[in-house]
Amino acid sequence: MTTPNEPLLSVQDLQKHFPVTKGLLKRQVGAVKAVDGISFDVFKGETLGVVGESGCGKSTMGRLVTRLLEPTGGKVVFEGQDITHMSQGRLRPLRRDMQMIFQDPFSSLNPRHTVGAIVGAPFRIQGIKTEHGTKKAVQDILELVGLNPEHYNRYPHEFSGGQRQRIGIARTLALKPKMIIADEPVSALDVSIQAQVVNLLEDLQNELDLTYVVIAHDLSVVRHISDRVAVMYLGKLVELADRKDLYESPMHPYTNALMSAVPIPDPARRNDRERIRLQGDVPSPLSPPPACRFHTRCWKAQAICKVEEPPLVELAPRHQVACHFPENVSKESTEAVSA
Ligand SMILES: Nc1ncnc2c1ncn2[C@@H]1O[C@H](COP(=O)(O)OP(=O)(O)OP(=O)(O)O)[C@@H](O)[C@H]1O
Repeated sequence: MTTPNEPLLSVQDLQKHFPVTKGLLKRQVGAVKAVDGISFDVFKGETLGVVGESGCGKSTMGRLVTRLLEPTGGKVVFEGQDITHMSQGRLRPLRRDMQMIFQDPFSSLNPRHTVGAIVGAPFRIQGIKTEHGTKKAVQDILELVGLNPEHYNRYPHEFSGGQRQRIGIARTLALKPKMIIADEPVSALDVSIQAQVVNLLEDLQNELDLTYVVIAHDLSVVRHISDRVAVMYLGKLVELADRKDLYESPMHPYTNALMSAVPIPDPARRNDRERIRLQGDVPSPLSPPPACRFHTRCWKAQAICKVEEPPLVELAPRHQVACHFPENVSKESTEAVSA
């Protein structure tokens, strides 16, 4: 059990290096450093958004935290228990508490199973008996996520994309989890439906006291739903702050570039922000740049950025940044940081 100030989830120096092999003997010739030493905490009842360009390691991080992937290094602590190397048997009861929602609701639902069977599966797998029977329990959950309980016997193809994502969400709720890791939960949906599913996630959070980690490349979705936001670049965490601070006063040049591409809704303020266009592609995680991984694309990079990796440090209250020359901080504190 956690006390109020203890994190529900604590990720410490987490790493995942996928081996790259060659030839018949599968000799290892390298490794994709998908996640390369990231640390963060998630507190009860909050939503942590995780953003970054495609390939920066967001999904791998989600899969490591839920132990769908084995980490190469580091630690995952959930409710005070180190689950990094816990056996599958011991993990089983904990799996109820930490569930994952995936991007594509269709491919993650078995087309040959009815909605009742899909949403009720966790009860059977975990061997749980419900008070009024599984059918009633499943119908209650369907109602909770805004689906018609009468549709218990229907198949996934009979539902729209938004409804299918609701089925995916219903399935994760069956075991009353404490934490949900949602990997791009709305990116496969029509824009008109996205807001409904985001609102549903928010309603469920309030009703069921859930804690979320929401992984998304859409910065508007993350801005809407998150309390705090973590920014990843090439397997590293470069900035972590309260939502408002991150969107209004980003300190890492990479975050600043990401934010400059987010449309400002107020037409009067539309010209307030200059769009920063990053040069070049994201380097390969097979051979990431040394020291600061962003230096090859950073307009502020100086000699130190090529030889020394900047640590993630707290430069303002609840605002951590990994950069030798952070933006929006006074000159004095920059000098202090880079000294
Ligand atoms: N099983 C795997 N084997 C080898 N490399 C992998 C594997 N899974 C992911 N990767 C690589 O790890 C890196 C990070 O991938 P990941 O899917 O975590 O990124 P992402 O930020 O979630 O991207 P996207 O938004 O496109 O899903 C990528 O270079 C990817 O190709």
